[in-house]
Amino acid sequence: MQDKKYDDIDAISGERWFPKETTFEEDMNEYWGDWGVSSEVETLKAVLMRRPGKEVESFNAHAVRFSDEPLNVELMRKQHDEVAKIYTDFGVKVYYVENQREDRPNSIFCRDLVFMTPEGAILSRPGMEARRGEERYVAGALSKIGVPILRTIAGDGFFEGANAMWVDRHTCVLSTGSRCNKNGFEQVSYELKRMGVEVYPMQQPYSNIHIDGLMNPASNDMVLVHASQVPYDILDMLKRKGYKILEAPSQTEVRETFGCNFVALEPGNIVMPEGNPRTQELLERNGIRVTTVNISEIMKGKGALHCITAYLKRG
Ligand SMILES: NC(=[NH2+])NCCC[C@H](N)C(=O)O
Repeated sequence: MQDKKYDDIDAISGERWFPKETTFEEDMNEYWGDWGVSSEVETLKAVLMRRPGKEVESFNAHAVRFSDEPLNVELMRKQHDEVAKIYTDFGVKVYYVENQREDRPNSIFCRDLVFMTPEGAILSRPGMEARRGEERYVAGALSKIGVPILRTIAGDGFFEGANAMWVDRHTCVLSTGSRCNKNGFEQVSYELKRMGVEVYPMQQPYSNIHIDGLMNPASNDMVLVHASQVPYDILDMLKRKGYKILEAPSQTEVRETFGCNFVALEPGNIVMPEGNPRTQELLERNGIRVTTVNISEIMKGKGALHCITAYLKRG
């Protein structure tokens, strides 16, 4: 017997606002902007650079790993502007890191500070003490223009952007050495694997800090390499993927005048540092279009075109 009366209340309804089941990559354009890189050669659309500022006016060359030849700062700026002009003339949007620490001359080498992926930037944590902290200002520049930072290398990991080289959307070479330790490698690998990228580990030789001084694709089927310094397994993988291996003919050009350290504007069309005649001849003979630019002062920082150019959008 039930004599107690209950008011009848409508049941609480279920959820009506369901999640948007898209990926970050699919959302990029709508919420962040037209950013993303998964190639070293597809048409270059946007880059981040640091025009040499106060930080190059006085420093201890040895401590920051610069050459000890006197540096012509004004000429360095002019050369940097010439590189930027080649990019803008080609239709590339050039963004700048406007602020930087005054004790960090290497901060002009932006590639080392950011590695761009299809989902945004991995912010580096430089290996060398005299570079640590540069990345903070790069983070500011990226967030200002709306480039998502999907990871900042943390813990005891370190990694620099030129320790990574895209082969294609699903393949990347990652190198360990003095600028990328095991933990840094694992942090970057985690992000790449999550995005469906297969990572090919490479060890830097004791004499080199980054990949771009040793190996650099000039098109989707041609890669320039310093053969004695790149492991067999990496080149075997590239060959299986259809790359022709062009062996840099001159050690002097590779090591002293950065013959490998070029930037592709689009597949088969590159800008390279002036003063590498043998390398240039080899590339041209193989159908690569080569524009050269004099970056004598930038090279005194032991880096070249690829190092000063952080890609933000390709393809
Ligand atoms: N991606 C590059 N190759 N960067 C060269 C950087 C050179 C710079 N002096 C350093 O030691 O860090």
